Amino acid sequence: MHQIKTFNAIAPEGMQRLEKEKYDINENDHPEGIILRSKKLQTSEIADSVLAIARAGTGVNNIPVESCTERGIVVFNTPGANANAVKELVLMSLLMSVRPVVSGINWVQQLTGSDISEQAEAHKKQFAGHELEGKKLGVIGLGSIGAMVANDAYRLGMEVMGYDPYVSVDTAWSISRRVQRAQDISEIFTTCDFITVHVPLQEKTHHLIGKKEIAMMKNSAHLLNFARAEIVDHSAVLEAINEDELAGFTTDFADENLLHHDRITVLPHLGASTAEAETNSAKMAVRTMKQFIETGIIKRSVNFPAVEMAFHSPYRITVINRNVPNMLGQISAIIADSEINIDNMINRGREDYAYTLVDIDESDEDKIANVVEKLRETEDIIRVRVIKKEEVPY
Ligand SMILES: NC(=O)c1ccc[n+]([C@@H]2O[C@H](COP(=O)([O-])OP(=O)(O)OC[C@H]3O[C@@H](n4cnc5c(N)ncnc54)[C@H](O)[C@@H]3O)[C@@H](O)[C@H]2O)c1
Ligand SMILES: O=C(O)CC[C@@H](O)C(=O)O
Repeated sequence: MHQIKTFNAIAPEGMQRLEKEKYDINENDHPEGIILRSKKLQTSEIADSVLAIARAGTGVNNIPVESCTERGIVVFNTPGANANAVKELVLMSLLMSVRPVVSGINWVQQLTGSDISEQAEAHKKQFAGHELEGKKLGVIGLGSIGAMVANDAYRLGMEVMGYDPYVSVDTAWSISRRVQRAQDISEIFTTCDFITVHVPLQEKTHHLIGKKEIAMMKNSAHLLNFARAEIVDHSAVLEAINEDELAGFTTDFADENLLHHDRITVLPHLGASTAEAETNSAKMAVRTMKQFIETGIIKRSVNFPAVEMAFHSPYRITVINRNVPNMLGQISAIIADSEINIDNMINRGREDYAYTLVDIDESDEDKIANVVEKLRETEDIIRVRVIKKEEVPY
């Protein structure tokens, strides 16, 4: 039986793909795979049994990716699976930033008497707002979410400018040619009425928007953050709003310092909280994890290369090693010296690490165990696994 541990609520539509006959869920603390959402793994011990961690979501800043890589633990995420949910919440927040609908809804609820309709008509002007059409939106980060926000904001009649120096070719193709490209991030800060940020939290994006950047913005600008709390310096935002140097801030990340301010909207990390996004993310995370456990295939990993090979032999050996010269030579020599025939082999490197799948025409488990022992003793080899071909191949 394969052991899987989960943290947070992972949608059942995904979890039910792990067949009861093959998978135990949360049965012990020595899992092969961990599937999680926002649980912070930095403060938990990750057992040596763990081969892979799948984030049902995009951001992997809650996983110690670097130490996982060093230990040969493959980390997966589910790119794009929840992007539409976040996009819709961003569009709703943009609309809410110009139309005081929540205040209007709350106000009408407390009306009394038989002339509510007349009272509403008489006093509605206090809830008048503005329109998004014709205003300029700046989108920082044109990945799965940013690209969708940019395209749909354009369809709402906004002028849109995007900034992403690392945009992928696929995403670039999906962005309307009417979305202007900023050459420098300061073009966004100085010219936009609304600015929304959709970049991953990394060392270089920590406080990407701070005092200096806010000072460049129009006093009438509204800033939105649905990426990660740490990307925006909250104390700089508060100061600017209190000094009327920024009109408003919407964030998906709760912070006690931001509460009870009429120009700040704080949401409880709801970006990906739709049934559809949770299902999509769980299904993708489970599919990737299951495929890795059962075949060694890596797809959508954030720390190891994508490696795929049809599995037709009785056994497959998988090797994670440091990406140094002659590793492939050593791996094949050890297997050949044990008089095992290699059916098929694939190797891919990614930065300092590499991953190899070797399909062998051998079923003698003692012989295979002997090879695995030799591989494990080899310098620069981090992890070796043997997988027996199951009935239903991918
Ligand atoms: N609020 C939520 O519930 C929620 C849900 C999903 C994702 N997120 C957050 O949003 C982030 C983006 O999600 P995504 O699915 O669009 O990811 P993505 O990987 O598809 O896109 C991220 C984009 O940011 C760009 N980028 C990286 N550094 C940049 C920089 N310094 N300046 C400009 N662009 C930069 C990348 O090139 C990429 O195109 C995630 O990393 C996650 O932290 C939040
Ligand atoms: O799991 C969630 O609810 C949030 C996920 C989101 O922050 C992400 O990075 O994909």
